Amino acid sequence: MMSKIIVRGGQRLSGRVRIHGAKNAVLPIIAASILGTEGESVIHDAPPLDDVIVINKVLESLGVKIEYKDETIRVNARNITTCEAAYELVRKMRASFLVMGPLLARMGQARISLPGGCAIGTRPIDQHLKGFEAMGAEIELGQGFIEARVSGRLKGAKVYLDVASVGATENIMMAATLAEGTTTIENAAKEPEIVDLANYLNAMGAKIRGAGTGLIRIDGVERLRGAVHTVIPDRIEAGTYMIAAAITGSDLYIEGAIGDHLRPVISKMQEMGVHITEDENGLRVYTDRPLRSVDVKTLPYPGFPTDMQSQMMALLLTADGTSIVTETVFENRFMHVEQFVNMNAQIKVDGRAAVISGGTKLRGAKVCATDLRAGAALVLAALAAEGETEITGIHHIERGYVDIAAKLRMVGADVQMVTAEAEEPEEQPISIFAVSPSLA
Ligand SMILES: CC(=O)N[C@H]1[C@@H](OP(=O)(O)OP(=O)(O)OC[C@H]2O[C@@H](n3ccc(=O)[nH]c3=O)[C@H](O)[C@@H]2O)O[C@H](CO)[C@@H](O)[C@@H]1O
Ligand SMILES: C=C(OP(=O)(O)O)C(=O)O
Repeated sequence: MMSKIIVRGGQRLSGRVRIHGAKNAVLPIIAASILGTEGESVIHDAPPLDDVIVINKVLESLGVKIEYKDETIRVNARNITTCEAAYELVRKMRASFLVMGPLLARMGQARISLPGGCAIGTRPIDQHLKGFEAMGAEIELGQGFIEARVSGRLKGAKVYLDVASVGATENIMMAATLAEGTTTIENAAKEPEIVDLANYLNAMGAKIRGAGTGLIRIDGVERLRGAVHTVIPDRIEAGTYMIAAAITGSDLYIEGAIGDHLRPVISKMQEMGVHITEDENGLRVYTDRPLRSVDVKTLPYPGFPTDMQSQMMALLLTADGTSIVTETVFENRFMHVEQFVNMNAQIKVDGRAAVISGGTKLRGAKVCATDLRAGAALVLAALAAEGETEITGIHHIERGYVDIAAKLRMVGADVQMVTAEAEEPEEQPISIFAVSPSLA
C-alpha cells in the first residue's frame, strides 16, 4: 500500500494554525554551521521535516556532531573528518549542495558526489561555481562528482550573478565569510531566508552587510564560532494555510506569520477579495463573498514567490472569471495542472503561462503529488472539492510541511493521513547538477 492523504472536501475551517520555522532558512543555516570551528551552535525553531533530517545526516557524514530534539538542533562542528558529501544523501535533496561553500571556505576543498551521465533540466549550479572560481577555487567536474579546491584561503572577489539565485547567493555568502578580503555579490537574491542566514553568520562572527538588498558585502574574517539562532517562520507554509482559509470560505488565524515576508501573497489575495488583517503575532484571513480572478506572475523576492504558485492556482480555480498565471522562475513548474484537471479544473498551459477558467465545480479524484508545492496545492483544491480526494506521492509534501493533515484537522478539515511502511522516497531529479544553463 502507498502512503496517501485522503481529504473529504466542503468543511468550513476555523481556529488557529501555528507556523513552523522556515525549511528554506534552516537548511542553509545548518550548512553554515560547518563554519564554526569553536563552540556549539544552537538552532531553535528547526522544523521536524524530512529535508532537515537529510541535511543533518549530510553534516554527520562529514564528522559534525548533531543533536536534534524538540525543534532545537545543537551542532558541534569542531571536527570535520571528510570533505566529501556522499551521493546516497545528496541524491535525496538538492539543497545538500549548500555544504559546498562552507566546506571549501573552511577546509580548502569540497567534493559533492553526483550521479554520472548527462545533466539535464532546469536547476543549474553555474552561478554557485562562478562565485567559487572568482574567489580563487579550482573546479573539477568529474564523472559522478564536482570538486572545488583552493590552496590557502579563498580570496575576496566581486561576483555578479546573472540570475538572482537564492542558493548561489547563500553558497557564495557562506564561502566569503572566511575569505581573505572583501567579497561583493551583485544582483544578489533578496529573500528573507538570505537575511536570516546572514544574521546567523554575523552572530557566528562574520561581517556581512546588505543582506536583503541586491548588493551584499562580506568582509572575510579568520574564524567563526557556533552561535544561538532562532529560525524565521516559514512564509510558504503560512501562505499555504492562508489559501486554505480562503479556498474554503473560512476564517483562520495564522499564528507566527510575518506579514512583511508575505506582501505579494497578501496583495494578490486582497485583490481577489479575501480579507486579511495583521497584528504582531500573525495574520487573520477570512472571506465572505465570491472571489475575483487575478493575474499572477512569479518573480524573485519581493515578487510573487514561485513556491506559492501552485497553491495560488488552486485558489484561482475557485474564483469567478479567467486568470493567467505566469511562471518566470522555473521552466517546468506546472506539473500540478494535469492533476487539477483530473479534479475537473479548466486550465490551458501555453509555455510559461497557464490560463485558468475559474468557477468550475472541483470534484474529488485520485491524484498524485509530483513535487512539494504541487502536493500542497492538491490538498488545498481537495478542501474545496465535492467528495473525496486521494493524494499519493505524499513524501514530497512531507519534505516541507510539518503534520499537514493534523494541522488541518485541528481547524475542522476532514483530512486523514494513511501511512504505509518503509516507503523509499524516489530520487530528486538530477537537474540541479546541470552545470551550465545551456545544458538545461
Ligand atoms: C532550499 C531552497 O531554498 N529552495 C528554494 C530556492 O531554490 P534554489 O536556490 O535552488 O533556486 P534559485 O534561486 O537558485 O533558482 C532560481 C532560478 O535561477 C536559476 N539558476 C540557479 C542557480 C544557478 O547557478 N544558475 C541558474 O541559472 C534556476 O534554474 C532558476 O531558474 O529558491 C527557489 C526560488 O525562490 C525556491 O523555489 C526554492 O524553494
Ligand atoms: C522547491 C522547493 O524546495 P527545494 O529547492 O528544496 O526543491 C520548495 O521549497 O518549494
